[in-house]
Amino acid sequence: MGKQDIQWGIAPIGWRNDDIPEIGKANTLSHLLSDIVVAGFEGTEVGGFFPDAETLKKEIELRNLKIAGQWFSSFIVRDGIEKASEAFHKHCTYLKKVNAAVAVVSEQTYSIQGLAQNVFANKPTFSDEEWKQLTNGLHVLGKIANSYGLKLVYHHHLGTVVQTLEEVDRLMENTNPAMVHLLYDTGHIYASDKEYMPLLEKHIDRIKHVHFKDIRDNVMQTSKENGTSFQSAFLAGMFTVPGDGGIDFKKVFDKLQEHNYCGWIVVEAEQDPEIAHPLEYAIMARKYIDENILN
Ligand SMILES: O=C1C[C@@H](O)[C@H](O)[C@@H](O)C1=O
Ligand SMILES: [Co+2]
Repeated sequence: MGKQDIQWGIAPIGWRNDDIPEIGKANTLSHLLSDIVVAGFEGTEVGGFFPDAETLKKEIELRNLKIAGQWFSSFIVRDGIEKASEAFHKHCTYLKKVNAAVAVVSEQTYSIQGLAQNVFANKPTFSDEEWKQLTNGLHVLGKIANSYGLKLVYHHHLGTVVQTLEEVDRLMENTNPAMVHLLYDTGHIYASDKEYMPLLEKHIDRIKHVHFKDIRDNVMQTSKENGTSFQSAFLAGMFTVPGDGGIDFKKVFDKLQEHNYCGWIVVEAEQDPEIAHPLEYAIMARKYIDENILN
């Protein structure tokens, strides 16, 4: 398989942030989708502010864009798999209507990503019993995703119970590859473990969706020293688009290519749109991809 088997998208998060809906709320869906076309991307992921499936389908078809997937916060341990499954059926129904490829899942029980807590020092953990609940529950959600023609891709994330490579190892060891796949987010694993290649190399067989998120090392260092929350860290500019930070995306891409990765690579860099102009950064990302990764 070649570079043509990869679709390049950019997430809405640079324009409007689901974790802090106030941020960028003046940016409409039309504005976002037209910017994505101008920047030269093929698609995006569903944002929390997106409309019903029929309206979205019309807007993306008018612009010849595609939908890669959407984030789903699961609370399997807090609420039980029955409640999580009910919500996930709704999620997958919507994604099927817009012809998405993946359902992004992140277990949010005990998560501190949305709290004013030091995200680098206070990450939550699960007991052995809770790990069992999580992995059993993900098999149920994975079967649901499969029944809609979607892949469940698990998002390791700062401030959650699956953040570090060690925790991703445990998740992968205890889940069935036919039901639970992995989303590889370069920025999250780099901010967590100070390295991003081991996770890619170790679990590349399970990786079916990719977020290209760069890190400004100086801001990450300051955020760690100050013990800031996840939201304060990204508002301070810890995340940025590929080519603007410290991650070697050519090395990442070459590994994916070597392994015949086939699927979406979505640029995703939550920043304050008042500080980091979303279209300017989208164009910067596209230019970096074309000139440094694809040529
Ligand atoms: O994929 C993601 C979705 C966002 O809501 C999340 O907070 C962000 O960090 C991310 O990587
Ligand atoms: Co991500």
